Amino acid sequence: MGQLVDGVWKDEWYDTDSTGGEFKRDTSKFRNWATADGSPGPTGEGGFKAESGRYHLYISHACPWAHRTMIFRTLKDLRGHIEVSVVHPEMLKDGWEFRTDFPGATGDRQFGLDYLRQVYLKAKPDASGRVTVPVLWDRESGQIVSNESADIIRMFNSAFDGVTGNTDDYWPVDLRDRIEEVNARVYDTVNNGVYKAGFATSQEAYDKAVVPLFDSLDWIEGLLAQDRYLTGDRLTEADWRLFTTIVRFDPVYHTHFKCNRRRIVDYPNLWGWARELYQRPGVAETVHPDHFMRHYYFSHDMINPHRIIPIGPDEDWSAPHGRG
Ligand SMILES: N[C@@H](CCC(=O)N[C@@H](CS)C(=O)NCC(=O)O)C(=O)O
Repeated sequence: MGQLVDGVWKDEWYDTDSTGGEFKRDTSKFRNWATADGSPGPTGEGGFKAESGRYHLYISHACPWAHRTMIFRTLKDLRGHIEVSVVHPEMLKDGWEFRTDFPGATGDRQFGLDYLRQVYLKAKPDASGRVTVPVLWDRESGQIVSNESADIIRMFNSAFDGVTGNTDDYWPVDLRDRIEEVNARVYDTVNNGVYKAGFATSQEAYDKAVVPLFDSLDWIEGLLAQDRYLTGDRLTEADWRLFTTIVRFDPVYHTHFKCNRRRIVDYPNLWGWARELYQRPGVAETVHPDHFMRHYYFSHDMINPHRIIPIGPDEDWSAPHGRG
């Protein structure tokens, strides 16, 4: 695992020495938007018109951020319009690789490259920073549109509606303020919170992450006792952004990242909500426990030096959810 520095790959783990053992996530560097007419989005350059077959998505089935984009690709009927390449679940000294010796790892379907970093370098030969998934690639201009999942799901939510005819809306105008409020807490303490707990290299940094994480799960359990979804009676992006962390929680984060005060199955409302989302059409096919078990337990040998992949909990995601 490493990063690019002025176009050169350096094999180095996250630097937590300079931050008292705390994991600090980098901000994403490519922030353009695909839009219905190609006009610029909220950030970056314009010129990325939503068109069938024009864009290619690089993802890992292990990664919760990339998983969001795969869910939106399914929900918004984009499967026939945006092709996907899936990296190998092991992320080792070369970062994400396009090896195909794992079921579901497709290789690079566009260029036949060996490493994801080569895709970044194609877009920007002097790129610096972490080489992360997801990446939305524009085949027409040969550029990376975006490597920020939060933006990509909003593009998928509406930009391609004219292409697909699917106008389902997971970011409705009247709920946006509430969605942002929920997202902010969920991102900091849950989505990123599990990483902050798991990658901490001091007791203080771990404590500082794990306590707010479980406070937030209690808060969410309360919200879901009142309402069917996080922001009321409509399913929104706030739910999907939380879901990809929750589906990895018991098998991975509870053990590997030491988030073990409770399991998701111990929260009746949260567990029912999670099963409902899992059982929505097409969603289960986006969930790949073999990839996430292999990725986390095998790649992070500083956390799990013998790389033993645990058996994982026996949980029935297809049981009736009772949320109707
Ligand atoms: N803010 C980014 C974060 C993406 C991210 O951190 N992806 C992880 C995989 S779960 C990654 O590719 N990490 C590689 C690295 O940090 O070197 C997003 O949401 O799109």
